[in-house]
Amino acid sequence: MAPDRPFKANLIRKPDPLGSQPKTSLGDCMIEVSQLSRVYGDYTAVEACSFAIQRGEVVGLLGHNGAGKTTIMKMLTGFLEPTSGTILIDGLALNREANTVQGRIGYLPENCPVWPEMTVMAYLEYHADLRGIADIDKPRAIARAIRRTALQEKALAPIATLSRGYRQRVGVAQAILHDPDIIILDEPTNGLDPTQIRQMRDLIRELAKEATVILSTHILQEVQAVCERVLILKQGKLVVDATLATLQSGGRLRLTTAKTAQATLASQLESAQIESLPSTDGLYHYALNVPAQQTPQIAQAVVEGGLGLHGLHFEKQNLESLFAQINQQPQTHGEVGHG
Ligand SMILES: Nc1ncnc2c1ncn2[C@@H]1O[C@H](COP(=O)(O)OP(=O)(O)OP(=O)(O)O)[C@@H](O)[C@H]1O
Repeated sequence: MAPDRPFKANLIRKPDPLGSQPKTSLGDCMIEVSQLSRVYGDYTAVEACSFAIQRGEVVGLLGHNGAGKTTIMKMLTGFLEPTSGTILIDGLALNREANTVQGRIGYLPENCPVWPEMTVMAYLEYHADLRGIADIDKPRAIARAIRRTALQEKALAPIATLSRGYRQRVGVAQAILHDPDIIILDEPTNGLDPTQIRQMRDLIRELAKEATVILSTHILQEVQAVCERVLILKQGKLVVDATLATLQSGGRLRLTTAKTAQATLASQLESAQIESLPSTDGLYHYALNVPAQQTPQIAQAVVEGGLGLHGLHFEKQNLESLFAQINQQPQTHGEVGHG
């Protein structure tokens, strides 16, 4: 079994602290993970996971406790060696170019250690040293991290006096000191109250404007609030890799009309595609099993038939029930649902 790497050793690196790498547009691959596995003793925590994340994406790693999220994040950040599989960051192999690659990643570990006796400023100065940020660049790097995490008022406060929400922000500030291209956040809202959660989500959205972001959570709403795409892990295996839009669509087309549309619909569709729903408001309601491309055709037929079009939309899938369903299903080896 490959050993965990020491925490500090992996933070010392990087000649170019203020990140001169240009942030480019969506569409090129930032992280490519292939057949990634990690075994602890005889327990397989992560098994043959493969996925690719594009530059600028905001991706949620979702799974119940123990699903393997932290293990994957530690491997992505180079803190833990995979048992097998490969990780490419912007085309560079993490195992061969660890220092270069780690210099482009910012990491908020779960329960980020923040030393209570230090002030926020002293803590960030310490991390700037660990990151190898040159003295001349340090004030600018620290000021920027403090500004981005809205910690200005607390910069000189001892960490011991901060709320959990502020401490998490200090953890994020240390993660972005070197202006990384990739920000990896392990359970960033864990233990925060609703206001603090809202503030952390706003902060993540801000960070996502300039970096590729991966966050882990066991709470579906977290993913819905900030992510475009979700990777769902179950017992160490990747069972879903899809955009939220794709997951939420896939419902039926709901049609509401003033007059009965039965005959018009029958002329366009098979009877098995049409379900007439009960009405409580004097209107006619239908659920149609049709692909999205057929929507204009249905709309046109209803309008031309003078049926009074009151509504036409796709039912949204309930992600909560989908997530619950995924976690109940017996697992099929190696199966990934793609969106
Ligand atoms: N160092 C370790 N030694 C042995 N087993 C471990 C170790 N680290 C994690 N595990 C086990 O591997 C599995 C995956 O753990 P991991 O922390 O990656 O899950 P997770 O999805 O992040 O869970 P949580 O949300 O609870 O943090 C768990 O069963 C955990 O007990």
